[in-house]
Amino acid sequence: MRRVLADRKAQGSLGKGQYNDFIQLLLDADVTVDRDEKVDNNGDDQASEWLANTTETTAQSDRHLFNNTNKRLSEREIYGTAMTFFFAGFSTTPSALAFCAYELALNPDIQRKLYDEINGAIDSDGEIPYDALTTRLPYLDAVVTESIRLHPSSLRLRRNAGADYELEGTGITLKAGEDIDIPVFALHYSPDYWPNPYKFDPDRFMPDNRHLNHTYAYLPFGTGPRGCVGN
Ligand code: HEM
Repeated sequence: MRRVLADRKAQGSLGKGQYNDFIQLLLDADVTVDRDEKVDNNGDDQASEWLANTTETTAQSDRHLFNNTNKRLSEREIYGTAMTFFFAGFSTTPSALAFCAYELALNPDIQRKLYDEINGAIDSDGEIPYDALTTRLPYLDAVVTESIRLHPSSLRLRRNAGADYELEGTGITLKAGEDIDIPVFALHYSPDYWPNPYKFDPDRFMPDNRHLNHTYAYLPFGTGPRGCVGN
């Protein structure tokens, strides 16, 4: 990963190799000399030493560490972020694509419809422009979205209550420190939210139908501030 970043950085300084991807965004972020440049050879920086000794809660520590408005990404943070994204996307994305291919193999009519849509999005130069993914390929989006409903990579999500919290109208109070499991798989297959839930039916996610779906009955990427960055 360090070599990839160094190569990409070198390409950038030569004025070539500008990519439309996340590594480019990270590299384009200003690099400043900050606490990360003071890392000693054991890999202990000031922040991790401070974190190890603090008695603050996680939320307080986050505020303490990240409330610096002048904060920019150092090289070490770019490396850490790139590694996080690499591992977070490493098994999830290939498995989503494999299940999508599997569903298309089982549903040749849907496969044909998708094939026709993709062919129609090809420009005269034989390319599909990047922005066509969001503007010209609604069925592709629906196929992938529906496939991830049937095959979510995370079967459940977990949150930990930071404070007592009453769930309005339910008579249930979550106690501080309690774990809350959110059953993604069960929600995705619930007939309460999805008519004929076992059917692979991309039409559920076509623009005209999306409003019929319950927002929190579809959680393959989680939700909220800690939801998936790759969503
Ligand atoms: C189909 C592909 C993917 C699926 C199904 C998926 C799913 C998820 C899920 C379920 C979570 C937990 C969210 C929550 O607890 O609310 C998550 C977190 C995360 N994902 Fe993904 N992910 C995918 C691809 C990616 C990719 C490509 C990246 C990197 C660019 C990525 C980066 C992350 C990160 C950084 C987190 C942690 C967010 C946080 O804790 O603040 N994911 N992902």
